[in-house]
Amino acid sequence: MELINIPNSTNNINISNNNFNSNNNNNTKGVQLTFKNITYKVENRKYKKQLKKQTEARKKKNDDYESNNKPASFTDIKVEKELTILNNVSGVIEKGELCALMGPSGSGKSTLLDILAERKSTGKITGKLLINGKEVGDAYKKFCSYVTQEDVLLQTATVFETIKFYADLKLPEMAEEEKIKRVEQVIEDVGLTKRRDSKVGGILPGGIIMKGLSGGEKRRVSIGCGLVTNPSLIFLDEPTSGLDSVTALSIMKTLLDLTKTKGCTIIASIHQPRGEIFELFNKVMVVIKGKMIYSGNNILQYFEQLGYTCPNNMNPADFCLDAAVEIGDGDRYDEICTQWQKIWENEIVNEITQPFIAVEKPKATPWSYQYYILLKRSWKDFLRNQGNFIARVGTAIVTGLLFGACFAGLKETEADVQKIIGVIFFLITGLNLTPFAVISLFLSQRTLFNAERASKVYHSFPYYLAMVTVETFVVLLVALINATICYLIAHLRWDASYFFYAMMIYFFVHLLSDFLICTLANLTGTSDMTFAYGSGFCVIFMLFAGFYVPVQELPVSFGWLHYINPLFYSFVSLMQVQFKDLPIKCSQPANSTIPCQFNNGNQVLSYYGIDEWSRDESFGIVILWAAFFFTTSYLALHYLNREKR
Ligand SMILES: Nc1ncnc2c1ncn2[C@@H]1O[C@H](COP(=O)(O)OP(=O)(O)OP(=O)(O)O)[C@@H](O)[C@H]1O
Repeated sequence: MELINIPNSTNNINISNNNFNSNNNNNTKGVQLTFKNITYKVENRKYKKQLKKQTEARKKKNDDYESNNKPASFTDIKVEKELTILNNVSGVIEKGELCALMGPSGSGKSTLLDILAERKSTGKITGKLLINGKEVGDAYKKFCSYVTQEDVLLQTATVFETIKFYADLKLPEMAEEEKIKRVEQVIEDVGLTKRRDSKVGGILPGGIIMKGLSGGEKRRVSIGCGLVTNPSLIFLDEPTSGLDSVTALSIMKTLLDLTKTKGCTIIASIHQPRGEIFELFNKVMVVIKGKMIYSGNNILQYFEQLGYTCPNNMNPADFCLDAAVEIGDGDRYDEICTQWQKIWENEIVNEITQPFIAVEKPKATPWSYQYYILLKRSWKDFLRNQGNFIARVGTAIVTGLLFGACFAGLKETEADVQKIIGVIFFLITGLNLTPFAVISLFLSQRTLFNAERASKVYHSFPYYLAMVTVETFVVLLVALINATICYLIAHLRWDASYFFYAMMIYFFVHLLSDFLICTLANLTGTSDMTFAYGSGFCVIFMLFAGFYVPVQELPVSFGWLHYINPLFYSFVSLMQVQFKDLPIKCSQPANSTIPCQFNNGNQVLSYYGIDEWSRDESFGIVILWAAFFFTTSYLALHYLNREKR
């Protein structure tokens, strides 16, 4: 087939509706993006399975041949260790262009967009990304901003706070006044001036619904977050998905305005836009099965030359998608891909329309500053979403009062020894179980964290520290309220040194349980599994804590479990605090012949087989367990359940 002469993509940008010529844009901010020979390969996880299937099919073919003397119907499938998701994809997008990335589902649009935005952390990527014709290394990030398909935003933050959060973390060196000005400007640019102080809203963790922004407004906030750094290149993954057609058109017009007024270069993957939206684009790129088959401003003409004519009155976007599907499924796919590759190599590849600009490597925001900003946000979020906090504190008060009522006015007598031990054990059990109330909170925070980490807004460690700081404060309050009420009414060992020591232990019991649940939530990523594993752990912890069965009576085969049980060490240290060297009044009448079971607290400790354990060492082990779960929780947050792309 003869080569089709494609109008030079940079010289003839002539859009019917808006008469916009990207090269006439006076703004100096935008850049030209060229991507050359981008190939993306991932490991084929089904390789072994596919290979086995192929071997079996081959064997069957041979067997059939030998037994029937005729070949079985068998097509040899190509099994490869690596899957090629994008294959030698190239293109150029001019300064100030609004470019649509189109293609059938699964063609590789999102993958290409992720690679162009340098967001891919898995697989092997080869090829070049050039800004105004030159590779700029790490400075590339300074040009880019990426807006995800889903709006993952903090529900309790206002529009201003959400965008300011990005400004704080991405522009650490900018003066506060200037930052505020920038944020206000962005809010105006995305058309949210009237909603500046409205909360984002949505379903809060735990199910409470907070009134807030509409779907379109949330999309505008997400775009605003991407605009705050004044990026030259903006990538949007399906910016109109999930929106009604009027809102979608209005969002796209806002984006077009950004190309005109700020000279931004915008690339948006788009599925099936309505006609008016399609006409807003200055350029269309079509990817089919991981290969580029067209890039330019006159796709209908190109398809016509290929033999696909758009019928009158048909939405051109629908037509393009239908044609793309047909090409992908048809026999001419390879020929059309090769043809486009030749056009690219012969006519487009070396066009550099913008002068080279030297850009410094972006400066990293210090972790201490990230922690400060994240703590500020977490604290505000906590204050605005107090449902969970009130429920936890309320439960602590009620259970404290009920424990107190059941065990009120205990005395240091032989008759009350069992009840005192009961109070201690049930307090630690209650504090061990309370963190189950936080599962949905942890999981919801995780979703936001994943999205923000993918945007490289902050490092996971300052984020984790900020989250843990707020959580530790709540844990401290809950533990102290619960245990203090109970101690007040039940009259456990009350001298200041014993009381505060006991409170510290209760605090750490609660803290380590909280970190355990956080670890499980971060490990599993689902509430059901966190609940299932968490309850399993808690039951085992209780059983082997030394209360129901004294440690010396535990079965030999499982008895060792108490050595790795944080609740056992908590129980031991609290029992030591309560009973060590405590005189106990005998409950038998003076003339009774029945001997007193306990004359002092040490005999109680001995009965439970924990008299040899030291209070401080046991408490030290409780602290170590808290530190252990603190670490596992962070490692699971950092390494597991990442965004899947
Ligand atoms: N890491 C990966 N491992 C295996 N397959 C992958 C990986 N990343 C992408 N793919 C596959 O590559 C193809 C392209 O995916 P991509 O999400 O880029 O398509 P898309 O054009 O954006 O699709 P859609 O319009 O449905 O979102 C899909 O078949 C997808 O399953």
